[in-house]
Amino acid sequence: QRPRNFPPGPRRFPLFGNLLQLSLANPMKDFERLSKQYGKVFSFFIGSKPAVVLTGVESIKEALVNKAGDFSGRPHDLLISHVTENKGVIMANYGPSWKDHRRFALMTLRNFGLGKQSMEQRILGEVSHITTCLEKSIGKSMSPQTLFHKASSNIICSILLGVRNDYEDSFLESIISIFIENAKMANGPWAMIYDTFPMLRCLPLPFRRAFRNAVILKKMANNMISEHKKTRTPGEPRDFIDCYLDELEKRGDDGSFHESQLVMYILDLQIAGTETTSNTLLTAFLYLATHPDVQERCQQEIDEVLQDNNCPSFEDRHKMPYVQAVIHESQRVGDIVPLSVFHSTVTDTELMGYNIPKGTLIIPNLSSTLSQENQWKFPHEFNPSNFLDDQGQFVKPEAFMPFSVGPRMCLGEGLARMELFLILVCLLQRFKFVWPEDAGEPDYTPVFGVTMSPRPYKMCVKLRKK
Ligand code: HEM
Repeated sequence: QRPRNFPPGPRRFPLFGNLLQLSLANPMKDFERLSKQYGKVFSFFIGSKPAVVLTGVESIKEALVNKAGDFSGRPHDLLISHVTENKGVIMANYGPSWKDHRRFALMTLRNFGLGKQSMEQRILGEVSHITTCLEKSIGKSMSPQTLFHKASSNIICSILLGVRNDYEDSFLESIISIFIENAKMANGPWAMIYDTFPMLRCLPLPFRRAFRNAVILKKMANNMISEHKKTRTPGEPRDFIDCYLDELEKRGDDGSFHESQLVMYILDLQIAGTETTSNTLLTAFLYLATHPDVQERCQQEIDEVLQDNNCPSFEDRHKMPYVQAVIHESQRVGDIVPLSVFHSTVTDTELMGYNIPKGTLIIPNLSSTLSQENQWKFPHEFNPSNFLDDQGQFVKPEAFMPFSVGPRMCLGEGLARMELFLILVCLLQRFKFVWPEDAGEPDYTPVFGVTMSPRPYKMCVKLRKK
């Protein structure tokens, strides 16, 4: 039985809930079908657990912004909550410890915006490595996938841990493959099975890999923390870990800051900051290589603003409305985090006339807003005009919410924006990217996961300028 006045949805079957009515590999089409049948706010069951899916701008804003206090919790009984132990920040309960940690991260990331080791400098430093790597591929076709993953990982690592790894480093490769595996597993078929059948959880099924991966990552983070403790000078932080250790000393043992929190915090930021940005870049370059007119217009704007081949700064974005539109359009069609991170209700509440009890799993379908028909000029095609007004100025429609909305919205939006802009501008300034003649028709359908990724592809690299 659904609770009284609960959002409608398909009939629930014993034991399985609605599991057999959904595609476990990619439920997005099913969610679209169910929202057409039952409305913008509908429910389904994962085993005996009710879940509510929010579709479209109106219901997502109503829950995550207007009723943020009720809808900003995180679920406790899912694979991802168990793997992260609800520590760190992404899966942390909506309470004082989460608030303290979130504020600390935002402040620390903002402080890195200043000084000579600023975020901008760190990103531009990494761009020079990407450029060197691409120069080796001039005249050839190459797969940008691992390159962008490694670059994004290095940027976040340099902020968190003060280190970067060579692109040839096998350690970097293995860490990234763990991130990818856990991100794909977190809302894939095995996670659904784990979440639906608690009695299967102790069996040696593939979802155990997510826990084994977490152990490897935690060991790595612990080693980094020990290393920092040996080499740090209190009060003179070099990176995020040093900042946290300073804060820990200042607060003592009685606060919410703790070394075990730091371990998961490092992993949270690394995982959240790697695949998201790199998959957005992959989407952008897939469309740029297959839309030469769009690429040329970006290059024209970049050349006009950065005369004499100067290095861009993040401030230059205000003078590049078309490039901004292309980046945002890539985020829109890339739909990188389609179902956000799941929320849960922290109290009995009400949404659009329905009752929703405390502890209900809430799935904000961000994907639905990014192609919502009454919100976009061209909802179903790649077209930068979606972000340009009649005067060619950059505008951001309300339905653009790839970072989600409300108090739990992405904490790394500022960093991601800076990375996307600086990397894209520097690469388009120097190189031309061409879809290889023998590559056939491009396949734009992404691979589903917590983060969506474009299918692996190759592009030809040509030099524009010395
Ligand atoms: C294009 C890149 C990115 C996209 C599309 C993206 C998207 C998202 C989304 C949809 C959420 C869930 C928000 C919610 O629960 O309502 C989220 C949360 C989060 N993101 Fe990002 N993200 C990106 C880059 C980053 C980066 C670079 C970092 C690292 C600094 C980061 C750190 C986080 C954290 C820590 C959270 C959890 C926030 C909380 O629970 O309070 N993200 N992100």
